[in-house]
This record gives sequence, structure tokens and C-alpha cells, in this order.
Amino acid sequence: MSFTLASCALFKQQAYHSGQWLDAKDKKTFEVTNPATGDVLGTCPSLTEEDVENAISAAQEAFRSWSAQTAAHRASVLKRWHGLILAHKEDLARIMTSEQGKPITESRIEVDISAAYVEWFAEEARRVYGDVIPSPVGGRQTLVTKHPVGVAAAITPWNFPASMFTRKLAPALAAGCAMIVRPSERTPFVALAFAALAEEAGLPPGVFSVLTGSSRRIVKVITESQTVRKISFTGSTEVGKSLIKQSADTVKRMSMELGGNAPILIFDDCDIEAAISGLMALKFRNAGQTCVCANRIFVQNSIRDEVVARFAERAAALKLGDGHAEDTDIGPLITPDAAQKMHEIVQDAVKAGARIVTGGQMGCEDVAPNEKTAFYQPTVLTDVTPTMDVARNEIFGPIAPVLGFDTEEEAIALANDTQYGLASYIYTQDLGRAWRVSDALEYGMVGVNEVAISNEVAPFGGIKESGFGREGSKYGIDEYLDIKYRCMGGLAKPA
Ligand SMILES: NC(=O)c1ccc[n+]([C@@H]2O[C@H](COP(=O)([O-])OP(=O)(O)OC[C@H]3O[C@@H](n4cnc5c(N)ncnc54)[C@H](O)[C@@H]3O)[C@@H](O)[C@H]2O)c1
Ligand SMILES: O=C[C@H](O)CS(=O)(=O)O
Repeated sequence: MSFTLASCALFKQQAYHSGQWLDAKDKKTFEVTNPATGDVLGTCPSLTEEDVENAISAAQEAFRSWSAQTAAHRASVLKRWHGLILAHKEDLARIMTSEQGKPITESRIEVDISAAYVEWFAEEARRVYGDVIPSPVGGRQTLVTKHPVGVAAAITPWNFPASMFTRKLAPALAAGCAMIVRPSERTPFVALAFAALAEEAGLPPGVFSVLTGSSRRIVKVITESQTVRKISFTGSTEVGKSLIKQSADTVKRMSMELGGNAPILIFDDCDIEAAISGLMALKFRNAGQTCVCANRIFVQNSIRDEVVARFAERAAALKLGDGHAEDTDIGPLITPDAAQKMHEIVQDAVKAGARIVTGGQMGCEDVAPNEKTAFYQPTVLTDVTPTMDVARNEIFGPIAPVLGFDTEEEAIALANDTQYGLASYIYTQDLGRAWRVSDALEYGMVGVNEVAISNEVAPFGGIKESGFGREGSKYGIDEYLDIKYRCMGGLAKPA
């Protein structure tokens, strides 16, 4: 493989704000490591409160001119950005795999998805319509128009560092907002690479910034700022709740894409091969580090033994390794601690009565075992009960707990027995059952005989403690718009 970060023009080790590539005021930095090897990839600035305040001021200034541009102009800049992202797909994917660890095949797909959000909102920018509503009173007109909220902020996770970046920045820019983005400290480089291409596309100085460093320090300035009118957060429910509390004093608009505990219900009238293939893709994408992956696998008891055996056989055949290798199916988890946490989850489940069908070990044959690697084998557990921690908590790793059920009603009750409500899935060939069960599931999203449900045209988001707001789709841009109602009086012809 010829790629090296040092040789990549998009590899940036400075933050981007106020239209410039800058170090922290106090020159402090933090290291970013390769989760597959533990090697240090580079450093990024650990920005100070003053740096953040400067970025917010620059955003407020830039917002005035950016929002005054026509929607057609904003769309044209976003379209240029879209083209540049695709033109640099391989470099962006390699940067992502280096810092996040996912297989290069998945990183390429994520770059495509990231670009798709930019293209979609370039189009949506020109469809921010209003209303003229027939007035109940003569001589008046009721006008409704939509306006950008102003300076917005985004805080993004490490698991999809590119698609979460554009899923927030693209609609904000399309709406006419300015946005400051704080990427995860574990995966800043791909966000900075996207920023370099956005700058090249012609986004004006200050309209967007990428602020690196301590999230607590950066977010404290953001949440306390009267200038920042909107926060879009993707991450754990725990942190989401903290941000909501921190933002209450300044009554900010909020979008919360939080944790999940997705059930997949596999009925005995399903296409079993399709269900197992879907389960493999759903559970082991990004080594299970996704908010929508199957966290609880409910299989109707009449087919459970067959499904477990075939699923475990497929899981055991997955190839662990460095994400840069083309034949890697599963890369490392984000940190060695995450791998250790997986081991503890499995050990706890076994103590509670679960049985390991395959996996259950740390490490990877192709990578020298040392304390810095973060590999964990794809693991299938059976004989899991709904009260076990492995079924109650979000796993966020390659562990697949299988539970049984007998009736449709029991399956629905089990699936809904959680405080989360993000994604859910059903495999059945009975149309009536598909409709009844998907109607009864208390989730923001339901995949029926399909697990690849996330794309730019669909409203992505959850309910209950998985958050609120929607990303993507025609609804996504509304998160960055305020509605204004004008009552136009005095229109009657003088007597
Ligand atoms: N709903 C979604 O679309 C979605 C997508 C991806 C991840 N997630 C969820 O995110 C979690 C895993 O991702 P993660 O580990 O990055 O989540 P996290 O909540 O630990 O971190 C998310 C972001 O918040 C920052 N952060 C962490 N603690 C903070 C604090 N106290 N104050 C301010 N910022 C803070 C992090 O640096 C990161 O940038 C899982 O629960 C997963 O379900 C949800
Ligand atoms: O982890 C959460 C992501 O939103 C998953 S997806 O890429 O949107 O499916």
C-alpha cells in the first residue's frame, strides 16, 4: 500500500477556524493514534477557550453574508464540495481507516455516503419554501417564511467521522447558517480533510470551522454562548443529556442523535438466508460500533437453533486485521479499552448463563499481540435472557446476543422493553405481520427485511432516550431553520 498520511495533501495537523489553519493559542496539542497498531499518527491543536470564542465571533460575522447569499449560490458551493469529496475519495478513506480503524472497504462507502448528504442538501437548499395561508379576517394576508437559525455547532462521534460531519454541516450551510464543528478527539483528521476540500470549494472564511481539542472545554464555551443558537450532537445518551442541561440557560435549538439498543426480530416465516445475511451486515459493520446495529437478536424458537448455527458459522469466518488490507472484514475497536470492555461484557454474560457459540477472545492472528491493539473476535452468544446486562445495555462492539421468543406479541413486548428508540428490524415474509409489528415497534426507524436503512433521503433519528430531531431527508434542513409568521394587515381597499 503506497498511502502514507505524511504524503497526503489532505492530512492536516492544525484546526480550521476564522478561515485559517491555526495552532492553539498556547500551542498545546494532543496525539491521535492508529487503533490497529497503537502508533501515533500525528497531533492536533488542543484549542483554548479564546480560540473557540474567536471561531464563534468569526462565524457570527460570516453568517451575516452567507445567509444573505441566494440559495442557488449556496447550492453551487455545496455541489463543488461534493465533487471534490468524490475526487479525493481514496485519500479520505485512507485517512479515516488510519485513525478510526474500519476496513478500507467500509471507509470508501462512508465517503460516498458523506458526499451524498452534501449533494442532497445542495438540492434541498433551493426548496426552503414558505406559505401564504388564507386569512380568516379580510384585509390581511398570513405569510410564513423560514430563516436560518444563525450560528450552529455540531459535536460528532468517532464511529462515522465523515458521514456524521457532513450529515450536520451540509444542511446547516444549505439553510444559510454558519457552523462550528468539534470532531471526536479520536478521529479529527478526516474532518479536517473534509474541511480542506470545503475551503477549496469556496466556502467563505468563518462560515464553518473545525475545532479540535478537549470536548468539555470547547463545548463549555459553545453551550454558554448566546451567539450559538443551535447544537447538533451525535453520541451517547449520557453525554446528550449533559449537553441538553448545559444548553438550557441559553435555550438553544437542539438535535440529539443518541444511543441505541436495536432489536432485530427474526420470525419463522422469514427468508432465513436473507435474515442471516442481513444480520451479518447489521452486527459486524464497523466492528459493531454503530448506533443502529443489532444489539438484541430475537429469533423465533422454532428456528433459533438453525439460525444460531448458520450465523455463528458465518461470524467465525470473518477476517480480523488491519483496516488497510483489502480482505479485512473486521478492524480493531476504537481503543484497547473498548476491546477489554467487550471481554468483560462476554464474561459477565457467561456468568449470568449465556453460552459462547463462537468468538469470545481478544486479539487478532495477523497483528502482533501487545497491549496497544484493540481487536476483539466476532462473538455470538446464545441462551441470553432479557434481564442480562448484555441485553439491557448498548454493546457497541462485535458481540451478538441471541434471545428466543414464541409469539408475535411476545416479540413486540421484548423489543420495546428498553429506554432507547432508535432503529429496529423485522424479518418476515408475512405482509400483515410486517405491518402489525412495524406499527407496534416504538422506534424512530424500522427496517423490514432490510438492514441498510440509513441514507440521505430518509429521516434518520430516534425517540425516547435515543434523542430527537432528524438528519437527512427533506426534514433534515428544518433543524437549522426558524419559522417566521407575518400578519400583513391594512390590505383592504380604502372605503
Ligand atoms: N444516533 C446516532 O446517529 C449515533 C451515531 C453514532 C454514535 N451514536 C452513539 O454514540 C455513542 C458512541 O460514540 P462516542 O463514544 O463518540 O460517544 P460520546 O458520547 O462518548 O462522544 C460523542 C462526542 O462527544 C464528545 N464528548 C464526550 N464527552 C463529552 C462531554 N462530557 N461534554 C462534551 N462533549 C463530550 C466526544 O469527544 C465526541 O466528540 C454510542 O452510544 C452510540 O450509540 C449515536
Ligand atoms: O452509528 C450511527 C450511524 O448513524 C450509523 S449509520 O451510518 O447512519 O447507519
